Amino acid sequence: MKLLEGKTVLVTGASTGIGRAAAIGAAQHGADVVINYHSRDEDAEACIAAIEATGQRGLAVKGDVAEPDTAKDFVAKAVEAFGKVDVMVNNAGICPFHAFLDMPVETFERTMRVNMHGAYFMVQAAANQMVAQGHGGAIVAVSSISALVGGEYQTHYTPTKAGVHSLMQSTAIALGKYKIRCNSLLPGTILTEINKDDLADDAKRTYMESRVPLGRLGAPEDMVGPIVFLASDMAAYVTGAALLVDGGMFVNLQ
Ligand SMILES: NC(=O)C1=CN([C@@H]2O[C@H](COP(=O)(O)OP(=O)(O)OC[C@H]3O[C@@H](n4cnc5c(N)ncnc54)[C@H](OP(=O)(O)O)[C@@H]3O)[C@@H](O)[C@H]2O)C=CC1
Ligand SMILES: C[C@H](O)[C@@H]1OC(=O)[C@H](O)[C@@H]1O
Repeated sequence: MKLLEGKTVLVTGASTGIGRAAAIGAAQHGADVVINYHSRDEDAEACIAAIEATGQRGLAVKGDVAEPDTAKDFVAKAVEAFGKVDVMVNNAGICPFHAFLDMPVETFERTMRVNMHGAYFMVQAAANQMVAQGHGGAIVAVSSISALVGGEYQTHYTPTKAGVHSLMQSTAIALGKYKIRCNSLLPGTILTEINKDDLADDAKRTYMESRVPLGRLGAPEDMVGPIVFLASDMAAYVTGAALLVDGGMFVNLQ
């Protein structure tokens, strides 16, 4: 069953990882897909090729989500190409691991701007377009298990993930009257570019794997079903919710 037939889906940060998997997964479910990315031109082109291989239309728009105008440009180009915006998956994010006591101001500020400001402006731009269209929509923000728990080298990152989750709760209220649903996905530890260096340390990777009752770290493809569900009409009465998809890591105290 195709859950996103006829919809236009926008995904930020879709040159690699979770965003890429979500974009291709949305196309497999019948959506035309517009992706944002920041630097990896070849990977973005490959993502569009994979979208088009499903028979759907795809478009890549390069831009830094930390800049407020990027969101307006992304939404405008999507409307120009495919006529409307039905779903926004706000996914772009960075996590430059660093200790707390000597956190460089630039690292802190860049992480806030990309993850938090970027989400705010993307969600706002998509919502304005959905309100103008008048037939509702769905926003899925990729938050994290890190919205709920901390990380020694993530003191600049975890607050952005809690912030993105909180943004979905408030926009669910602000946008409910327009039939726009807002939900967050909380992935556990998923093997992508964002943690390639961190998990290159065998001891750390083995420890992280041991925390997961299902016995393995996640793959980007593990996020597709939950994102497609939240984006689809199957979730018509789901808003302001958070879906934790972590193989059971969060509940594994002992
Ligand atoms: N992997 C994990 O364990 C978890 C990840 N997450 C979240 O998932 C999301 C995706 O991360 P993941 O797939 O793991 O990592 P990746 O590094 O594989 O993907 C990150 C994506 O974001 C894009 N991006 C980064 N900075 C910007 C920017 N300034 N403007 C636009 N796009 C940007 C990258 O584009 P490009 O490479 O072209 O610059 C890339 O497409 C993030 O929000 C992350 O916080 C949440 C929980 C767990
Ligand atoms: C990048 C990390 O490995 C990853 O990011 C998250 O949000 C998860 O909590 C993991 O720490």
